[in-house]
Amino acid sequence: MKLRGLYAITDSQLLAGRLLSHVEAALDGGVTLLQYRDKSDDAAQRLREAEALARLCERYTTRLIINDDAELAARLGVGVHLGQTDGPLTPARTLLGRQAIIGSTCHAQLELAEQAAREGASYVAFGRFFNSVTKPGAPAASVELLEQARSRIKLPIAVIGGITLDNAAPLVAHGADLLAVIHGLFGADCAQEVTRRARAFNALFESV
Ligand SMILES: Cc1ncc(COP(=O)(O)OP(=O)(O)O)c(N)n1
Ligand SMILES: Cc1nc(C(=O)O)sc1CCOP(=O)(O)O
Ligand SMILES: [Mg+2]
Repeated sequence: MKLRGLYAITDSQLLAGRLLSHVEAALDGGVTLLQYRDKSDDAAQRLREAEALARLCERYTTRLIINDDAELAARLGVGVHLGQTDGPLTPARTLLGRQAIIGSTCHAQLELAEQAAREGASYVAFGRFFNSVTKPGAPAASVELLEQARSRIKLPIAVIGGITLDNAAPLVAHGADLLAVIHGLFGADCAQEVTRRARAFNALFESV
């Protein structure tokens, strides 16, 4: 499967009370990967929501990724995204199997991406490219870094951090495969607008 297009990421505060309706609206517009990102310690809620999203993704044949939690991903038979402090990639690959999608946060460091590739990552993620209301303190990455990564890294490249329809095009033009977006997608007022934005993010890949 080609990893290219919109990578929608959920946010529990932003989507409180409308997680499934807004995710379904995004899936209607087209989503390559969906990440369930819940930073709470409520394990029961995480399991319940992740199961519901897994069912939804199956209907739309979209691949689901669980943020931070390889055990939960294994339980559901889906992929995982691991940051630099979320545990090592190699055991996650052993746990989830060869077919699973495993992503790795590489901030703005090519060396981290090269290491992730050696350890079996399916894609690498760089960011943050713009100011992010969701994660304001994340280290900054640049388009120059993205260009270097494109020439050195063979894996699909995800970009993240403050991405909106107004600023995403140059990232695609400089080699991003996946636009990872929270607020710029799910910050919409209504489900119809989420669908419109999802379609518009995907359209950015058509002209490249
Ligand atoms: C696609 C993608 N890229 C980066 C991240 C950030 O992961 P991490 O650094 O572990 O931070 P948290 O998301 O866990 O707060 C991501 N989740 N997804
Ligand atoms: C979860 C996350 N990780 C980042 C990184 O740079 O690693 S930026 C970020 C937040 C992404 O949300 P939004 O699209 O609302 O800015
Ligand atoms: Mg993490």
